Amino acid sequence: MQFDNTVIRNIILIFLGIVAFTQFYKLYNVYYQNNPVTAIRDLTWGDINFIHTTDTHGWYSGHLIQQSYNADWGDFISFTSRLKKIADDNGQDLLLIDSGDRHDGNGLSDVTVPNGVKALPIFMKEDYDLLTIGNHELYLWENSRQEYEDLIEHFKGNYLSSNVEYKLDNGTFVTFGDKFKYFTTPNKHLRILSFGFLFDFNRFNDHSRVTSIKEVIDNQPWFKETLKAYPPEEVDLLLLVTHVPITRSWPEIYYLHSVLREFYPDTKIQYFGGHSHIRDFIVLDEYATALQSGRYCETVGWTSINLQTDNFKERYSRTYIDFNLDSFQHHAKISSKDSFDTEKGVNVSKLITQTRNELKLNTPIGYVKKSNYYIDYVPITDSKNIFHFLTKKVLPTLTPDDENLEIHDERIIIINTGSIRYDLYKGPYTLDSRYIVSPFENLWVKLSIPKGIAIQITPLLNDESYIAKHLKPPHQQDDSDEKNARRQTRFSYPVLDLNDYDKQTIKNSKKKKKLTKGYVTFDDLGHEGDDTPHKAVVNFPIPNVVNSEEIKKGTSDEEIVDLIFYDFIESNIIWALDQLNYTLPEGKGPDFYSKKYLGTLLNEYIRDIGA
Ligand SMILES: O=c1ccn([C@@H]2O[C@H](COP(=O)(O)O)[C@@H](O)[C@H]2O)c(=O)[nH]1
Ligand SMILES: [Zn+2]
Ligand SMILES: [Zn+2]
Repeated sequence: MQFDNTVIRNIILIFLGIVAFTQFYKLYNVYYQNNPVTAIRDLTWGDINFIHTTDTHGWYSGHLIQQSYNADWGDFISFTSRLKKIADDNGQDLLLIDSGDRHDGNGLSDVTVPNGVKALPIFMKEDYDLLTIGNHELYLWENSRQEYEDLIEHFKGNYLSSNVEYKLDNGTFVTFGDKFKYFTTPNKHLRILSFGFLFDFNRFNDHSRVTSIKEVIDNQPWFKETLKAYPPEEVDLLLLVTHVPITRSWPEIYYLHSVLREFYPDTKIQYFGGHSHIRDFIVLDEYATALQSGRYCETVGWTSINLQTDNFKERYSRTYIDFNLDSFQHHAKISSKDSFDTEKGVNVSKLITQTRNELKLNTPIGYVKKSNYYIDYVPITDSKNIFHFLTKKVLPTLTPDDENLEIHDERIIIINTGSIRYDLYKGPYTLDSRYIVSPFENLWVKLSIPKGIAIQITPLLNDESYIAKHLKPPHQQDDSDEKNARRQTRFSYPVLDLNDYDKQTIKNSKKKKKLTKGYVTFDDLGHEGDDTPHKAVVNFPIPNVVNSEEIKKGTSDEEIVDLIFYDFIESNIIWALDQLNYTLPEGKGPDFYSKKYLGTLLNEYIRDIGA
C-alpha cells in the first residue's frame, strides 16, 4: 500500500491532536480538583440566627490535607465576627453555640498531658454565647477538671449543664456551670430560656455524675419549677443546647420535647444536638426544630428563625457550612482574604501554628506507603478499608509487654470500631495522624478462655438483633445506638408537607456542575442544606467490633486461647461471656482474670508497620 504525504501528515496531525487532547483533559481535571466549580448556596437570615459547632474533638488546626475543610479556628473566629457585624447592622440577633466533645481526635488536643491543655485555650478564643459538656469531657477526671476550672470560669453564665455535675474535693456535687439561663437578646430583645443536656452517659469518671434527662424531668423538682417560673408569656424562645443525637431513633430529646410542650404549647423551641457526628435537621412540630452540626471542624451549622411569619417554610432555614475559607468568605460576603481576616482571627491562626510547631505535630513518625485506608467509604472486606488493614496487617503484630506473661499458642484480638476515628491517608504518618486515627489511651488486656467460647464473642457483639432482643450489655448503647443514629438519620423523613423544598432540589440538580466529594445531607427540609453541593460518598456499614483470629484448624473447642481487647470494652466482653453462659472460675472476678497485655497503643503499631 502506498501513502502520499497528505495521508502521513493527517495521521501525524490526528496523533498530535489526541496527545494534545489527553494532556488538556488531564490538566482540566487537575484544575477542577483544585478549583471546583460549585455555586455556594447562600444563608437565609432571620430575626434570630445561630452558628452551631459540635464534636470538634480538638480539630482547631483545620484539616491540613483536605481542601473542603481547610479553615482553622482563627478563620472561624474571623468568620463569626464578620457575621455578628452583619447581624448587628441589620438589627438581627446571632448566637454562637457549642454542643461539647472537645477532646480526643487530634494531636493538638491529645498529645499534651493533660490532654486539651493547649487546645482548650484556642477553643476558648471563640466568643460562645452558650455551650455545654460532651461525654469526652467526662472520661478522664483531668478533662472534667479543666471544664470546671477553666471553661466555666471563662464562659461564666454561658456554660449550661442541667444534668451533669462535678465532684469537689470535699465530696459535694456541683453543677458544671449553670443549670439554665434566662436572658434577652441584644438586638431583637427576645426573651430566651435555655438549658444544657447530655445524653444518658454512664462511663463518667468518679469526680463527676450524669443524671438522665428523664430522671431530671421526672424526679428533680428544680426543672419543672424553673419552667413554671418562666411562663409562656415571658418566653419568646426556648433553647436546648445538648450533646444528644437529635434523630428520631434516640428518644431523649423527644421525651424532653413532650414535657416542654405541656408547659409551652406553642412557644418556639430550638434544639441543638451532637454526639453521633452527623449533619441533621429535624422538624419536631410546627414551632420546634433541631439542628446537629457534624463533627471534627468539617461543619459549621447554621439555622435561622423568622418570627414575623405564620408560614412554616418561611420561618425556618438551616445550612451546613463546609469548614473552609471559600465558604466563610462567601457567607461573610468578603472576597479578599485580607479584608476578611480580623486581628483576633489572625492571632489565633498564629497561635495554632506556634503550638503545632512546639508540639512537633507535623513530625513524620512513619509512612503510609500503599494507599489511603477508609473507615466506611469502602466495604469492610476491601483491602482499602482501615479495619481490614488493622485486622490483617496490624493486630497480628501485637506482642505482650511482659515476656513472663503466660500466653497461649492461639489468640483472638478484638477492637471496638469506635476506637478508630478517622481515615488513614497515604503519605507521611505524623505525630498528628497518630491521634487523628486513634486518640485513646486504652490498655490492652488478656483473658484466657476456651476457644469454643472465644470465637463466639465478636459475632455476638455485632448481632444487633440479638442485642435488641436481650439485655443490652453495659455501656454497649454507647456504640451500637450511636451507629443506629448515624444510619437512620440519613433517611429521615419530613413530618410536615415540605414538598416544595424537594422541587427546588430537582430544579437545581439539572444544572450540570463538576462536584467534589463530600456531604450530601438528607434531612427534614430536603437535601439542599449543604452550603456546597457535593458528589455524595457512599458509607458502608461497619460492625461494633472487628477481630483478628490467630486460630489453628483442628484444635479442640476446649483448648484455652488468649482473648485480647482494650480495657474500654471489658464490660462488653464480660456481658458476652455471660450471654454464652461462661462463668469465670468462682471467687475471682474479671479484674483478676483479665491481665494487662500491652501498653503500646494501636496507633503506634500503625507507625511501625508502615502500611
Ligand atoms: O476511651 C475511649 C473512649 C471512647 N471510645 C469510643 O468513642 C465513642 C464515643 O465518641 P463520641 O465522639 O462521643 O461519639 C465510644 O462509643 C467509643 O466507641 C473509645 O473507643 N475509647
Ligand atoms: Zn463526638
Ligand atoms: Zn459524644
